[in-house]
Amino acid sequence: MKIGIVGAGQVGASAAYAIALLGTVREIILIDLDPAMAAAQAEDISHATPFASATHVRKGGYGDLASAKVVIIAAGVSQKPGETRLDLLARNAEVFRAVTSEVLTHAPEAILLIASNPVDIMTGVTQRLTGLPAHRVIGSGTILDTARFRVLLGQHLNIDPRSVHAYVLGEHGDSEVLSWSSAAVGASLYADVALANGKPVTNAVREKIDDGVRRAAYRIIEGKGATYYGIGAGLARLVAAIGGDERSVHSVSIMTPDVEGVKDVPLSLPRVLGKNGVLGDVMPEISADERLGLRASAELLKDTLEAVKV
Ligand SMILES: NC(=O)C1=CN([C@@H]2O[C@H](COP(=O)(O)OP(=O)(O)OC[C@H]3O[C@@H](n4cnc5c(N)ncnc54)[C@H](O)[C@@H]3O)[C@@H](O)[C@H]2O)C=CC1
Ligand SMILES: CC(=O)C(=O)O
Repeated sequence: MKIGIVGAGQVGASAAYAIALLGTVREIILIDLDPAMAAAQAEDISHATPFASATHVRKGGYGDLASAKVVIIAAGVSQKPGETRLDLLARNAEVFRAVTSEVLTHAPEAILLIASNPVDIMTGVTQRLTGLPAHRVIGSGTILDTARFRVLLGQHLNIDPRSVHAYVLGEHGDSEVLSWSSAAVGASLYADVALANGKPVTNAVREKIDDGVRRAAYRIIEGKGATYYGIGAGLARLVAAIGGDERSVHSVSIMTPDVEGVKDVPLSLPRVLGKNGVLGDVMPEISADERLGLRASAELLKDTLEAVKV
């Protein structure tokens, strides 16, 4: 399988590195406005492959995307002084208009994986710009927040985070909803296992973990300027799920017809991923408070998307 990555900065390159190490694809094409950057990233990552896989990584142009099954878009535009978030969104939308048109000209069947922030809005904008069916325009959404939640829940009980089944729903951002009520370890409710192990989920535990998830990006960006390893690995996981037609469940963002009464909104719910993209949702039973939080998150995203002119 061939895939493309548009935007070979820290996120795009980390995704390429993780995908190359997993060895789930045959070829990765890196595209960037700065071709020297794309070439350097491809050369560097290709030197890791003899230790792990036969994946071929190279710099390319849009013409090289022919027959690509998945294209990740991680191209980023920075805010200029005095610019509002919505101004930035409008500029990003214009970048995405050009990028998606090029991608679909050369790889009309590709599934688009959006990573650029604000990822839910960029997912909605991409779907609007391309007119593709929602199941083929997939934002990384809360995969990273869900991973952060599982790491901290696992640490609290000293359990492998891969055996913790818990999801962050809604926005990839401040209004996200950590679903404590549906969190599980193996097939048991997390709260029950925690109580039985003498580590109950007290308000203090809940607040600490909530902060650890919700504020992670702010802390990491303050410490090192950007986050990229977590999302890089997450994008590699999504590519493997699509490429392998896995039908595995991931909290990704797509335009969703109805979420708690809010219509046509891009946000994350646990969804089944396979070779055609999103195949369906597996919405957990969540508490009344979590439902209210999800509705508020959906309303915020809906209002923001409606304000973007494309
Ligand atoms: N979804 C998630 O969970 C996460 C998303 N992000 C987002 O990913 C995006 C990228 O972040 P970084 O890689 O750290 O930024 P970066 O600045 O390192 O890389 C962005 C790259 O995009 C390229 N670019 C800009 N306009 C382009 C265009 N029209 N065509 C092709 N390439 C273009 C730039 O030349 C640059 O190399 C940001 O929006 C960031 O907020 C970052 C971390 C997590
Ligand atoms: C930057 C970002 O979106 C994150 O690390 O969650």
